[in-house]
Amino acid sequence: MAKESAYGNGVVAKAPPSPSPLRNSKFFQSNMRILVTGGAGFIGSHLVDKLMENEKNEVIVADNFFTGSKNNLEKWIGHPRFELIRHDVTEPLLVEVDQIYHLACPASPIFYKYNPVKTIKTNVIGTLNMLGLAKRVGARILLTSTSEVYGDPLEHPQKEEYWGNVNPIGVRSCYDEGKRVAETLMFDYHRQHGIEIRIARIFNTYGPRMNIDDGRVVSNFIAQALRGEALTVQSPGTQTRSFCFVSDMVDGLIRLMEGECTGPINIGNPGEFTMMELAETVKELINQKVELKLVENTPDDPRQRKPDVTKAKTLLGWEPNISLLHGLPLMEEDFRQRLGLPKKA
Ligand SMILES: NC(=O)c1ccc[n+]([C@@H]2O[C@H](COP(=O)([O-])OP(=O)(O)OC[C@H]3O[C@@H](n4cnc5c(N)ncnc54)[C@H](O)[C@@H]3O)[C@@H](O)[C@H]2O)c1
Ligand SMILES: O=c1ccn([C@@H]2O[C@H](COP(=O)(O)OP(=O)(O)O[C@H]3OC[C@@H](O)[C@H](O)[C@H]3O)[C@@H](O)[C@H]2O)c(=O)[nH]1
Repeated sequence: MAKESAYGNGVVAKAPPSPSPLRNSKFFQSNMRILVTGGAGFIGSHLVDKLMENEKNEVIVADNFFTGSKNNLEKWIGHPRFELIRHDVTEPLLVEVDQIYHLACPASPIFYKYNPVKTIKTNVIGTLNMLGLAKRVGARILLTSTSEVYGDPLEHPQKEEYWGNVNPIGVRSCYDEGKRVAETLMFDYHRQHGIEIRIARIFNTYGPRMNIDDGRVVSNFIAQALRGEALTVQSPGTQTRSFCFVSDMVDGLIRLMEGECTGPINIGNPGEFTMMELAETVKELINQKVELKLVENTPDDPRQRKPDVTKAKTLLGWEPNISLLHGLPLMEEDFRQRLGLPKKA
């Protein structure tokens, strides 16, 4: 039976496919078997921690460990409700699950540009494979899309209705166009096959467990300040980003999955900073002796970015709680530990 899409745009979508017998039996036990692709990465491993807190959840992580690590999931390895599979999402995966959080994709520009053809395959073929799986088993699937779908935005702050300003042939396209195709595939499977979809557009997220040499700005500045190196501000330094602490992000993703809103929906912290301001803040908090060094930027770097989170507030009852000034020291503590430095006095 056709039904109105939760997107509220008048689109008529097919009803979801019948749940598998497994899903029926799971329903009566109120249990959920949840697949997290990219679950060994930064956001994915925090999401797994939160999902595992609920004793009714079983969690399966599929990850190829390109930017993720088993260490991030150390405490769950061997747990009876947890499984870790080395798997590349560009290959089909046969598992029986009720929900799929599809995160697998390198997120730091340095890593997603390293092998751009692989990045676009991960976004396109990987998302097709996960949608195929969702269709086969009747699972609900959530895609972690990105604020990069807005490209170098000409509207500010960015609302979900904005279609973006993206260079289709630039060095960032493997990622931002890849995610745009992934969103298209999600909606086509929703309309054509009735798959239950959720799309989160994530804005810059930071927190403990980011790779120390990840290359993204917050981890770079914290590592540089702790090592007593100059903070590398890419020119002109007036470009802005809005930074969300990882626990707020995980809360938003779970609310989106559990709620009725298809999305796409922005999840991010609207607190906006120039990169120069971020560097000054990190210097002030961590090491006042370090210098700020202006270095060359990379092509197509978005000049401004700030989420409009009205939809997340009204449709998910979500808003971020942790400001940058509270989140940075939590990340500093984690980096000190991993770099073998003493705790802050
Ligand atoms: N952190 C952010 O600021 C941010 C912003 C917007 C969107 N996102 C999205 O959120 C998701 C997670 O980002 P993150 O910051 O945790 O990144 P991350 O690089 O730490 O994690 C990505 C994970 O995906 C895995 N992976 C990559 N390619 C894979 C493949 N082909 N098959 C299986 N696993 C694969 C990696 O090994 C890693 O564990 C990504 O989809 C990213 O695009 C993140
Ligand atoms: O050492 C650095 C690194 C980066 N930067 C600047 O900091 C800003 C943010 O850069 P990052 O590499 O952290 O991240 P970006 O905002 O470019 O991309 C990010 O946004 C959306 C997500 O989907 C991606 O996962 C994420 O990497 C850029 O303007 C960049 O030029 C510096 O000034 N110094």
